[in-house]
Amino acid sequence: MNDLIVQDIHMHLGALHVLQGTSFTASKGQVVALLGASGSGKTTLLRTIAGLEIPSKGKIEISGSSVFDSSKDLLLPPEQRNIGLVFQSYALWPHKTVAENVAFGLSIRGTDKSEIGKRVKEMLEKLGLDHLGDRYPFQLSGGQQQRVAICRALVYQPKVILMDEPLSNLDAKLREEARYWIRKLILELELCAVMVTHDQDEALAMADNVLLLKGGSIVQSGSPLEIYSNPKNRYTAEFLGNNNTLDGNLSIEAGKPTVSGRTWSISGVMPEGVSNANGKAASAIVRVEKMAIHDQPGPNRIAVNLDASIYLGNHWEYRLSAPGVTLKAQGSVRREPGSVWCELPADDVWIFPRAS
Ligand SMILES: Nc1ncnc2c1ncn2[C@@H]1O[C@H](COP(=O)(O)OP(=O)(O)OP(=O)(O)O)[C@@H](O)[C@H]1O
Repeated sequence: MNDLIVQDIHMHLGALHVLQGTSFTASKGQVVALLGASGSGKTTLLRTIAGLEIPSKGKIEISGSSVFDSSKDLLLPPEQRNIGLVFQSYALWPHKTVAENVAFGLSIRGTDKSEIGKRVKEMLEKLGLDHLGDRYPFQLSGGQQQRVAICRALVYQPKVILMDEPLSNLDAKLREEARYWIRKLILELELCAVMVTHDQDEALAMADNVLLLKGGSIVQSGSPLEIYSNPKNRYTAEFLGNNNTLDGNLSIEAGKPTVSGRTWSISGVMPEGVSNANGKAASAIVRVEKMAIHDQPGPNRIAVNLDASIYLGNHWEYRLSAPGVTLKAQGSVRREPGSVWCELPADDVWIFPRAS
């Protein structure tokens, strides 16, 4: 069963059509990441699921119950939606202790005092916070505050947890750890989680399903591997990863698409559903890590000048150029400047019509 069904959600803010018919489903033990550039509608979509924004059209079902249905004028408030919410700022009450922060939502729902004590203790223990119950938020590190915010969202035992940029206030090291333990916790508790992020590494590391949004629409969704390795459109190809783009003109011979510039020709694949005609402007896009540097010419190689090798700690980045072309590649050794050939493996080169 799907714990969350979001169907054809439209949202207008003034003249702006912020969500343009967004649909997806999620089930327990699954993390869905809403990924996209600033202003793509991620937070608005999350807030409509939480009941903090009212869509103009669509349906939302949480744990088998309808919480919003524009065709029936049905709209349940956030507290009746059986969801846990984690905000970017954590939004902890500064004048309440950790235990009181976690207990607050249960007490306003009229839960029995002894039951509150039991649930708060259990939750704090689960997240390794039991020794901090009497502290105030200002006496906690950022990572501890984040755990308290998650504890507070989970203490109601919701089936669905919604998180808005939950890691953005942590430093890089803590963020990496948090990606791992939050995902583990979600799977252990068999929750269904929806998370907003603009950080693609975070989305790829944490999610089972990534929804890439652009202008209030989902441009592609899929597993991290699928969306990274098999983009179906130019936007997805360019949004994810670190890429080289070569602009030229398309020729298709024996079904093999090739993009050519003044001094180079590169064959690749046109993703399913993409079409472009012979002679039209096209771009070849390839992930930087797929490029290889050679000392001789060969198939799908371009003669370039290696202008510089830049040391980046765990690898070297090579800056390459040819007339009208600049490229990047990576390797494990420093290379001297000079003439080289860079190979763009044909299976890893995606060909799309050139952006106008
Ligand atoms: N209260 C509002 N009134 C008018 N427009 C709004 C309002 N809130 C958001 N918007 C607009 O809606 C669009 C989507 O905003 P939203 O915050 O959902 O994007 P986002 O993808 O979460 O961006 P970010 O990553 O910057 O938080 C943006 O164009 C934004 O300017």
